[in-house]
Amino acid sequence: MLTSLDALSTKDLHAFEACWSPRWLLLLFAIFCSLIFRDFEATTRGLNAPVVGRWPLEPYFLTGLRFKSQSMLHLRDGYSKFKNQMFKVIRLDGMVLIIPRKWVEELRSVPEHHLSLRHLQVYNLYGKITTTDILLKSDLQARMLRNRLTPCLHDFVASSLEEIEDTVEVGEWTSMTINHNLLYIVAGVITRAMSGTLLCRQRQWLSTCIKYTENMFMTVLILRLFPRMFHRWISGFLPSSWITHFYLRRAKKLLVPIIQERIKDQTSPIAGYERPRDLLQYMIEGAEGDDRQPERLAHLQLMVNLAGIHTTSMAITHAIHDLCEHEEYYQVLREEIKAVLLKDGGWQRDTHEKLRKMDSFLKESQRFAPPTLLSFNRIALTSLTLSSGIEIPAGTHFSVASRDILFDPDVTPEPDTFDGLRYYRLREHSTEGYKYDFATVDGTNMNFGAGHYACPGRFFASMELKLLLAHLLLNFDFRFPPGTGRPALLVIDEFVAPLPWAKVMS
Ligand code: HEM
Repeated sequence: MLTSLDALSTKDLHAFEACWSPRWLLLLFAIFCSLIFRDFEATTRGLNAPVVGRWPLEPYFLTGLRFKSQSMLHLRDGYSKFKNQMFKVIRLDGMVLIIPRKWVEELRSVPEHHLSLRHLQVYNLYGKITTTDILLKSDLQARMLRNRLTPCLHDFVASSLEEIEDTVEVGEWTSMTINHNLLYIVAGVITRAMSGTLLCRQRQWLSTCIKYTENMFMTVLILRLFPRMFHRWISGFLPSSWITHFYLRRAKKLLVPIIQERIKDQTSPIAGYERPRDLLQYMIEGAEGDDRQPERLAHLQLMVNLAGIHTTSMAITHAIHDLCEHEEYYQVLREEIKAVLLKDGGWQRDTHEKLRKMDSFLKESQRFAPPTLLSFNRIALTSLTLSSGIEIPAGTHFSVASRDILFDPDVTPEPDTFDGLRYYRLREHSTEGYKYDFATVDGTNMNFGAGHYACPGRFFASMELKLLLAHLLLNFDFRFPPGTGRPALLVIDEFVAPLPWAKVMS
């Protein structure tokens, strides 16, 4: 016994020594040095703007580290002091320039080769490591979503409703982590419209889409802690990075045979062939050049799910939390649903558009809990000169403080009060009522972005959220478990999410 213990401790000692060999120590020292001496200003160089959130003499990397959990405070501080001019916040991976909202009008139509969302996404998401660099190779999925699926959105109402009715289990009063449950329901509804009926009830496909996104974001959040030059090396040790690649491979394995089958059906149709109606089909029909490769199409489909599933399931979770907190809206929304359904004789193709109070409630809920504190995220690919004479050098990363704008009393009266019918009343009293719709983006509400990149899935999201919330409200009563209240928001850097473990009773 003694011998084996001795042997074990000798082995451990060797392992320990190996860990602390000069090679490893040197590497740790290199990482530490590059953290401290990292060029934080590279992303906003040449722009003279105040830096917010930094304590006197504080090293940039410490401010960046604090931004991880205090981003809301840093941005609020910056916006309250400098809302009409630019300022900088320090994120651990570099500075971000926050531009005033008055610039958006001028910048929103600047062409893609000058101002790019996708280049910034790939840079921010470490595209080469997390496999999101596909976004630079093609925008087929966004174009088809915008130009083919959205114009015939009404065709997707019946199938989305069927998906919701079949998958939402009407049960008894139980306590559940609502976000997790809704994630799979939302993933099913989105999959049905994006890639068809073969996959929407396949648990393996749904978990592939969900886990790909979660592991991808986990990898990004971890890598942001380290300087870029070490990313490739560090990612080799990150389980979340291996898992991201695993789920991409699995997505291709599941989707490529379906794509091949569809291409075959399309090129040599047999009698009675009925063309599927979903985004995948539109992509197959609209693809040119390399985009026609089944593997490429599968990867791009995964990018749509990456953009759509978590954003939508978080929105519905927040809405339910808000309902639990402001119970008076149960009756308001239920009465509206029942009245609209009675008038239309059940769900018709455009019934969801008549749920104006619900639309307003969702928009107010999103104002309090958007998916990100920063929107209109762009990188200047060339140097730009604004009409005011201000020059934005090539390479600048900028965003707008979209949540703070919506908490500005000049934009939203009594901004700290949750008023679920705020946008409903504005809509009723305006000749341009559509400006207050959930899916409308403008110079003050940029939760879906702005300009020609504004979320192409927002009209689908709005429809899906209303169908799902109406179904839930007609079948469930949600409450927070006794002794608990609305869970705090989980904010890491600019990302906002409901607490994954928050429970509600239904
Ligand atoms: C509440 C739910 C959603 C929110 C809050 C949201 C938000 C956003 C935002 C902020 C952007 C960036 C726009 C910009 O910076 O100008 C975006 C882009 C995008 N969204 Fe959404 N989104 C939602 C749902 C969806 C859904 C359901 C889909 C797909 C069915 C989708 C597909 C996309 C795509 C493909 C892009 C990239 C656009 C491009 O590259 O041109 N989104 N979304």
